[in-house]
Amino acid sequence: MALLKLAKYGKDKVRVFRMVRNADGTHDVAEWIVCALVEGEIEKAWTESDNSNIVATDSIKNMVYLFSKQSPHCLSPEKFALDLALHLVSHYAHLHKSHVDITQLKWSRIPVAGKPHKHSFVRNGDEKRLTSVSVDGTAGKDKMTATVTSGIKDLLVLKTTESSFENYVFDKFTTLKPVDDRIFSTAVDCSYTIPISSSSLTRSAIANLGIDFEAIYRSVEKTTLEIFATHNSASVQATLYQMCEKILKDNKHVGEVTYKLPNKHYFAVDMAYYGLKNTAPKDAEVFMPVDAPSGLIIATVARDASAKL
Ligand SMILES: O=c1[nH]c(=O)c2[nH]c(=O)[nH]c2[nH]1
Repeated sequence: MALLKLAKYGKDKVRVFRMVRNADGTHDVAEWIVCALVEGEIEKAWTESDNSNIVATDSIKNMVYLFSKQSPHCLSPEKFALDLALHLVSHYAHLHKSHVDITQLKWSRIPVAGKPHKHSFVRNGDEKRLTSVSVDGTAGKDKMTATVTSGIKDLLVLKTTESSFENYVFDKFTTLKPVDDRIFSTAVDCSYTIPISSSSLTRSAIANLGIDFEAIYRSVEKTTLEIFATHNSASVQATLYQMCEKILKDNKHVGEVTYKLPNKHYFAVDMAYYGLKNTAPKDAEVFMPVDAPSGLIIATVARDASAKL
């Protein structure tokens, strides 16, 4: 006998661009890629070819655009995702869980004569702001709970010194030479959880959660960049941990932080064949960036509940 263990569906890659005309003549913009999925009493569509409980993915796509037009949270990925996710579970009696993921593309105001322009923007980086919201109404529509995980992806950084890698395991498999000075480059993938304590969340409560998601994102981005730039790194591992510690210290609403940092290697090109010195750290000026393989360093750091203040 077969058992349907998991069933969820929805619309992925819904592209939406929202502009807001402010009273002072400035415009705000947000460009998002949205994925909205639902779970619930939907099994018979899979097992019995019965679509009678299926809200069409086309309708879900329509909801994304309608919410973008009407939600008071149309510029906040976390609040918008909460709004849509709570709507999906509260509006349909037979849907009990929803998942809304948003990828926000980077549009920044163009500086003109040193001032950010009112309505002109530039895509100045691959960096994406992410949020992933899940709503669970399994215990009842009046007892909906939510989880929020946000983050940064594809933030490319590089430093040309104050990075080393020494004193690691030397055995018969080792060919790597220790270096006290090297290039360090990574594409930051960071995610952080923001626990929502309410055990009965409603759409109207979103405005009063008392969590400044925008400020948390800016703090995480700033810490990532500043620690990367200033930490005299003994390893990717050590720098990653410093970032997590500071994020948890500065943001009381963040429960835990995960970084996935590829170590994007830049190898000094050997020019000895031409009588040029380019391999010792002090001589290295020309490097070969290597796409693959890369190191990959991952950690999740949470608050230590047992730690004394
Ligand atoms: O920062 C680093 N961590 C490692 O674990 C590692 N391994 C390696 O070959 N180079 C590096 N660099």
